[in-house]
Amino acid sequence: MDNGNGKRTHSDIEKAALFFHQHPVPGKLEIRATKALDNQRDLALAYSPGVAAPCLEIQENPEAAALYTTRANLVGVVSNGTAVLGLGNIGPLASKPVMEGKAVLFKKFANIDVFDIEIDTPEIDQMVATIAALEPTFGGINLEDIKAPECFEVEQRLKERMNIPVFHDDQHGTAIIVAAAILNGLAIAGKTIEDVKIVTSGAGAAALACLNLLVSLGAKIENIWVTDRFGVAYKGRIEEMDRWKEPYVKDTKARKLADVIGGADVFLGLSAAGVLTPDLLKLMAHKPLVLALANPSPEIMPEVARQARADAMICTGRSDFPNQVNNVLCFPYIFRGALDCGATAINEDMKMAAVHAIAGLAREEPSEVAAQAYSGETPIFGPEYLIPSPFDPRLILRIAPAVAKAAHETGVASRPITDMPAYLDRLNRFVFRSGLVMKPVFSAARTSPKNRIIYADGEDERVLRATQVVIEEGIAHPTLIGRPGVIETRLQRYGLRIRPGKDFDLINPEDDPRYRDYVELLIKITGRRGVTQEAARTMVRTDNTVIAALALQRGEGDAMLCGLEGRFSKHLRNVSLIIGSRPDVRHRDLSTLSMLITQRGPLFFTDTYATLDPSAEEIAEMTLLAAEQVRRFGLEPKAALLSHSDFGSRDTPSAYKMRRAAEIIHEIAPELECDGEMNADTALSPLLRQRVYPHSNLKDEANLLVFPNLDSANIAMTAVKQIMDALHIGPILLGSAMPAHILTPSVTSRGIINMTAIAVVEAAQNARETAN
Ligand SMILES: NC(=O)C1=CN([C@@H]2O[C@H](COP(=O)(O)OP(=O)(O)OC[C@H]3O[C@@H](n4cnc5c(N)ncnc54)[C@H](OP(=O)(O)O)[C@@H]3O)[C@@H](O)[C@H]2O)C=CC1
Ligand SMILES: CC(=O)C(=O)O
Ligand SMILES: [Mg+2]
Repeated sequence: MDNGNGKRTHSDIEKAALFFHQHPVPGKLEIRATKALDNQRDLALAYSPGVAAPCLEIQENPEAAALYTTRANLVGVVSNGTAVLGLGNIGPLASKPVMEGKAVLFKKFANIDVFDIEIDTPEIDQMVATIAALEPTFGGINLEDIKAPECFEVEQRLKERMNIPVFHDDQHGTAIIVAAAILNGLAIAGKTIEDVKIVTSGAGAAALACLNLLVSLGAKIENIWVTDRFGVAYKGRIEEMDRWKEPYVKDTKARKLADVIGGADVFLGLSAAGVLTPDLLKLMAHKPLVLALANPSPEIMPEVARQARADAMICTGRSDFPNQVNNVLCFPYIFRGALDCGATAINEDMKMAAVHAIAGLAREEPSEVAAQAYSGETPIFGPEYLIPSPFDPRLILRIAPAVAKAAHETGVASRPITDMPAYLDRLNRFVFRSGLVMKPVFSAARTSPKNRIIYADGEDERVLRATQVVIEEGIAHPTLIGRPGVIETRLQRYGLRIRPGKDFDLINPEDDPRYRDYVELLIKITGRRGVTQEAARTMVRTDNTVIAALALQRGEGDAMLCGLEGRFSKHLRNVSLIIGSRPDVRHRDLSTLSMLITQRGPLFFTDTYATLDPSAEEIAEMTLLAAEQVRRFGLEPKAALLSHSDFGSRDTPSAYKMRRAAEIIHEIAPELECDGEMNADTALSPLLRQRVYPHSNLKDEANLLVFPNLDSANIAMTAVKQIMDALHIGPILLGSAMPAHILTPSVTSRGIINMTAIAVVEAAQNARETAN
């Protein structure tokens, strides 16, 4: 944003994005070695002389590159920066954050490695020569944000020259997802593609590729009207015409969008903000399908469109509205399928397979997997759910195999997939590991009917920043405990827009009309547990965790978070005293669960913060409570009771304790995949376990690690977190009567947001379970 003096000022989201890109290290990517280079021998294998062996194998047989190098899983995301998002020709260097972003999406959603390549030339010949020369490096090329019409020729010439897939994402990724949305939208409207009138705003890379694909799906050219900044593409027009627009040119007197939109069934906007006015929308046919896909601001905002036409089905490119039509739904998965079968191209059949896989996924009967993916809020195919959400973990499971199959059937798969069930199994394992575990929690939080969260540390900067995000993202309705003057000053200092009363509620610990009620409730709860009236008054006056817990008990919120300052044990004492444990929890001491999101996927640790030296019975109970919590993330718990002893290798008291805990669990919850006692490496390696104890009822890698005492749990969790640079989510308090979580002084604002989502989802789940 320019402030008029030639200097850029930044909005909150821009500031956050700049910080995000700068810290903890600049950029969004790094390269990691997949082989250890620990000693002389490793060095001899990885480099000279050993490396000569794979070199010579590849020289003899180029296909062997897929066995000995990363090539088969490496995509080049290539741009010259001439049409970056909706930002225009900002140049190759400035496009680098976008290309790094695409790389991260490839990795996150499909485990594909990417080198981003920014080339400093607008020239077609130079682009083609440079990219073609990179063929030995890559298994595929994803062209990105290259301006039309140059992009058409660059892609065409590269496809002819290269023997690996070349795919212009802005054209074909967009076309595939648009086609899926249109097929589904028309099915709901009871229309057929052969009969519908389609009008575009935009005649660039994305719009023309969409039209070409729609035509191959049956749309009639005579029913398609193309418009851009110069209006209708009509016969005789001279401005901005090229041979790629030519097929859609009409011999007509119509000149403007307004002249052609009447009676249109589909509006396809791939142009700029605000082009489709409510008046124009009113002219469209019944049940119109509006794809307003310009980013970041669509051709018409959904609420405006809905006001003008209640019967309209509306899609945008954005994640904050239903029906997000964005090419991220396609490119990671189409490349996954193509790379896995060694495809030499991405052809029309493979694209069509992707269209039908995406369209079909939205129409699938609600399944258990879908329920898990959307945390109980299974979406039902309809006007608000024409296509899957980008975070639907089933996308990779449907698109990649369909694409690989089409590649095989059309003869472009150099390594066809012969064992499809085994391939699906591999993709499934990736989904489990991919760390998408928090996404469904956030989706569920947005629709949680129990979303009032109380923050005990309402004056803390991290809480204030989290509060703004939580409100903006519709995750929860916060109540902050803190002095109004201090909160107001800090909100202004940090440049946060939210205000008490308007956006969130306040409890003033120094002067709140509810003070007496809180004291009375505390006396009622603790009267028989040695808390005098004077002590109760002091507690309410001096301890915000006490106030938060009392407010929660009084129904002034659905969940609470505390613990940003002071000792965990003190907060735990107060939460235990006031909130207490669930009626079905036998042991008085509450326990905790920490989740680490690592490169290998989510890993749970218990008890990391609460109970110093739990008994075998307590360990059994915390394991069951932790398993229940793991299931709430949509994951099947696989619990390992850890020890220095490996299936009876030692007979020490702590080994015996864990063995006994395993026996108790087997008795009361035989269905739970759980075993012990065992070493941590045995827990995490099925191969190792097979050697030590082949009869274990724990299959695969354990995802829930249960420790014999607080020392081992906390040390292991913090060590793994630091060594693996993992994200800590938690601690999640287990077994409390109401959702109350005690965070740690090192928690970040992002950590508070994560725990907020977990707490409000838990509140809704508790309410559902109570109602049943
Ligand atoms: N949701 C998604 O997944 C995707 C969305 N997009 C969005 O689509 C838009 C176009 O992208 P792309 O095709 O790659 O870019 P191009 O530069 O290739 O094409 C842009 C097209 O939009 C037209 N246009 C621009 N402004 C207006 C206007 N005010 N009224 C009518 N037409 C206009 C241009 O016309 P002219 O040639 O006359 O200037 C041109 O035809 C961008 O906003 C982009 O963010 C793109 C890809 C994917
Ligand atoms: C989504 C995308 O690729 C674009 O807007 O360019
Ligand atoms: Mg793009």
